[in-house]
Amino acid sequence: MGCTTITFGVALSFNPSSLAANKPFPKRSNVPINPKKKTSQNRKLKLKKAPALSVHEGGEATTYTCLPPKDDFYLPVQKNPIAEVKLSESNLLEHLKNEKGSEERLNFEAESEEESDGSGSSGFDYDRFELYEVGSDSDEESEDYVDEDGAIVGFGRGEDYLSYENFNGDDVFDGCEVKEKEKGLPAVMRCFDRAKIFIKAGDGGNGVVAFRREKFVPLGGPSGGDGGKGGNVYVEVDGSMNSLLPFRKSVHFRAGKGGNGHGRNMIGPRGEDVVVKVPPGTVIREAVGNGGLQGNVLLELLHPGQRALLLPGGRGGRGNASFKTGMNKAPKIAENGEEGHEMWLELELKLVADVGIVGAPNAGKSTYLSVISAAKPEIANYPFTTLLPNLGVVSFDYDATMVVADLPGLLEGAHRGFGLGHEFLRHTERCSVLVHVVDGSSPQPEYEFDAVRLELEMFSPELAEKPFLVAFNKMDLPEAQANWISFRDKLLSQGIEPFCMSAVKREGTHEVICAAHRLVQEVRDARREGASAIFPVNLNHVADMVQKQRTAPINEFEISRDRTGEAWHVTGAGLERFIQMTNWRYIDSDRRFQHVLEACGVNKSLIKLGVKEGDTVIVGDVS
Ligand SMILES: Nc1nc2c(ncn2[C@@H]2O[C@H](COP(=O)(O)OP(=O)(O)OP(=O)(O)O)[C@@H](O)[C@H]2O)c(=O)[nH]1
Ligand SMILES: [Mg+2]
Repeated sequence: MGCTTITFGVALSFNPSSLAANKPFPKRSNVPINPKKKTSQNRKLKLKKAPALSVHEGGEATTYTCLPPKDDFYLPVQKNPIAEVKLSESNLLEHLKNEKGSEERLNFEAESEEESDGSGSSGFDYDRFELYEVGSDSDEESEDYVDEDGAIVGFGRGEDYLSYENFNGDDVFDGCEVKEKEKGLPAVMRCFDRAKIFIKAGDGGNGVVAFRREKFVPLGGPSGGDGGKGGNVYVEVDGSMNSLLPFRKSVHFRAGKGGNGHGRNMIGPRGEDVVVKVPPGTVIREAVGNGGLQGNVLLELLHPGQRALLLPGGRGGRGNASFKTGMNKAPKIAENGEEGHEMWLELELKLVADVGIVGAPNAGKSTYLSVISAAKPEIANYPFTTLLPNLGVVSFDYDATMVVADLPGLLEGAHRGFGLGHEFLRHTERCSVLVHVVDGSSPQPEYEFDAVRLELEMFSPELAEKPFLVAFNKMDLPEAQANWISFRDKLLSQGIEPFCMSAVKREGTHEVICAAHRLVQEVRDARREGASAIFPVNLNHVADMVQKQRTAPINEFEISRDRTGEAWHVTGAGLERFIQMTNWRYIDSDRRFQHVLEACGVNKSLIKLGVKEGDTVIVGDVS
């Protein structure tokens, strides 16, 4: 008895705790949806003398004078610092059986942000200050107060609505990519190991314009605070998950927007982070459309608890206090918050198992798994009982365990789409060892063995080169006993020493799994030597890449002319970001924009290219 060891070529991870099969479906929990509060803000200009806006009668005469932009000023009070979207595990087989009522059985929890009504905490000391409120909770109508010269000196009580887009439970659709070949398969099979999701980092909050007005402090200067940073998007490995099925119902993950800045140099609150939970063994790629192409691998997450920052939130816009210079001591300018980056991702789950059980349909693979582990896979006397891989943990001693995956049956021609195809075989890519179960009672076990080996080779030569054992099953049946000698001789002639066993009678099964364990140990030892190469040190490289794109210099741009020859287009990441963050409501913004065009050489380049007076120049979305 023995086995053939060919090469060890695959890196894998061992994670028994995360892979307990057959857990019951937890009940679906309701997804809290953030109510969007929108209060109409009726900003009529009234040509009347500005009233003294003292909140407390007899308070010290302190006045804030400012011209707030319409969308500024709200005060979200954050209760939870991080909104976690927990996608808990699902029992796939049970789900498959109950496909119709599956919605009820999928568990999906989203502790998304509880939107605050921002009650009361405007941050002003009413004993000392008077003027308009920042983010008041009041529902009073908003008013601008205008002085005798027609200049707006104050902004009445008003509540700006919180336009806060966080994870939205309504954004639900079947996010699985449907390949043509897979269309005949039940949705649960298509979706358990592949998903496509959308992630968006939170936008930064806007900066504001405000001026300090306080008794005995003449010309208090600008005091508009910066906007808060947008929330980040993280991805984290959840050891209790074993499929990507929860992403079938929840596709969009959006981090919270940073709060707007406030007067008295107060910075807006930070946007809420979002954590996308994935099972161990998830590969994350950039989505590249529907051409069947695969995007670049961004991350490979193998171990429970691993966490990577995918998208950093947008920067908060600067308030007018940040624009104060020696030349301009009372700047009337503030920036918009930076928009958060967004992208579509493809997730693929590759099971993290040490041993993969392969073989033809009905060979007894599931029976064998049920004998060597506590797993209870479905067993029946017809082909394709197993539609999705089953996992089981085999324990030898207190410290020696390994994870075994029972895979769906493989038919000759699987690579052409017969049977279930062989899509699921990619789950064996991380297995160190394969156990090939052969139905000894079939008319020609040798032929069945060769056909399955050929399919493995057709799927991936690497897979065919993995160390494997052959287990000739059903030895309790006379047909198998009759076939055994010729089968063994044939394999011995190929240098393979097969095992024989009866899974039903539990005879010979222990020898097979012990031999598999020895092979797994050899692979683990070999891998330990090169362990440092397996785990990448920096998991945040996607965020670093996004950050690098954001900091593209403003003087790197291209100028092109459209076909009619009338319009000039200026494109450049740095310049476009600058325009997006420019708040055109303020007069000083125009001046700054012109100054930047001059300073970064856009004007010079346009003149060089022959721009004439009256020509249209389009920079970003500004014309
Ligand atoms: N007599 C006998 N029957 C067995 C043995 N092992 C499995 N069987 C039977 O073979 C049939 C198929 O067993 P499964 O374990 O479902 O086979 P499978 O390879 O998982 O099949 P698929 O999932 O359909 O690919 C069942 O009726 C089992 O009871 C064995 O050692 N002896
Ligand atoms: Mg089976």
